[in-house]
Amino acid sequence: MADLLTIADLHVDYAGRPAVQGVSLTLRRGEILGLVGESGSGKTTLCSAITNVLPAGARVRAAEMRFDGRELSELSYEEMRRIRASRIGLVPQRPMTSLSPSSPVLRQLRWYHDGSDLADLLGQVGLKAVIDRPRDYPHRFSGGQLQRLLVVLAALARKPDLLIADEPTTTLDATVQAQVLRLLLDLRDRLGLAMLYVTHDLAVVAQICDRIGVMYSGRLVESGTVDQIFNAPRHPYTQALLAALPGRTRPGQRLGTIPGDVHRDVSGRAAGCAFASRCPVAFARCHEEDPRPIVTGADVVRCHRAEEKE
Ligand SMILES: Nc1ncnc2c1ncn2[C@@H]1O[C@H](COP(=O)(O)OP(=O)(O)OP(=O)(O)O)[C@@H](O)[C@H]1O
Repeated sequence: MADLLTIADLHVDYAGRPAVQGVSLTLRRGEILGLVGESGSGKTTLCSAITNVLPAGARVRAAEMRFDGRELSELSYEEMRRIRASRIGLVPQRPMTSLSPSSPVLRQLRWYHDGSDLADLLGQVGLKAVIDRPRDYPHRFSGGQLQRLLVVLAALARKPDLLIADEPTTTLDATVQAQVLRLLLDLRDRLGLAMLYVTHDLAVVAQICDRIGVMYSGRLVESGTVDQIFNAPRHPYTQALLAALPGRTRPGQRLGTIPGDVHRDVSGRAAGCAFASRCPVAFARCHEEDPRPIVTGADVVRCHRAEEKE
């Protein structure tokens, strides 16, 4: 599989306060990368930096941000807008913020996709009701139907190469969540889409992702295949997260909580490993020096202990 997205040493600050620090990752065509990490670890900021939709006041710098062979930082605003509109699809978290309440769902859908295959597509994902009820407004459909509709829209309206889904199933019950996940996998298989899937839910990650990236305090502290991360995690934070899961992954299983507070590196100075104060195996160097990323193939780990074992 060819690389679709390559990010090297990405930093994002909000008014001088670091939110993403030195993240490097690669996403291949057709691959689903799950991004996990506790609240505030920088997952949404990373996705927003890729699509260039950061709020005013955010500052981005990166050694490389390459999408399908083109360096994103070299594109004009208009070129970036075109890529975002046509090649990168975003699945929003809440359907009601994305659909107009004052227009029938079918009409809105036809704004984006008016092909003769529409009825067929909707039928395939259990949304024939949208065709059968052409005059029904969004409030007449269930949250699950609307969420599936938005996934279809994001993926089909413009046939993107990359789909970014930021917690698209958080508000859904388990049955609808399973439908949305099946739909995403089906779209990946049919269209060869790559996906960046942000979630707190490790069961989802185990179900649909090929690889996992674990974020902690703005850093990508570890990435690897699902099998590597679940069965041989190298970073003590990943190990702690998995150890804190009672009975491992059940549907709806959120990330485990681990003792201590997230280290806040507000100054942006290298002040040791961000996880050192909570880490059960930290040693002197961990409090003094931020570990550098150790890259193996497409994967990375940022930990002095892991470095010692290399
Ligand atoms: N618009 C903003 N202005 C200033 N700081 C922000 C802004 N958005 C996010 N941050 C800060 O950046 C850091 C990373 O936040 P981000 O939302 O990317 O994390 P996250 O992992 O996506 O969290 P969650 O899982 O809760 O969505 C946090 O410290 C957050 O407070």
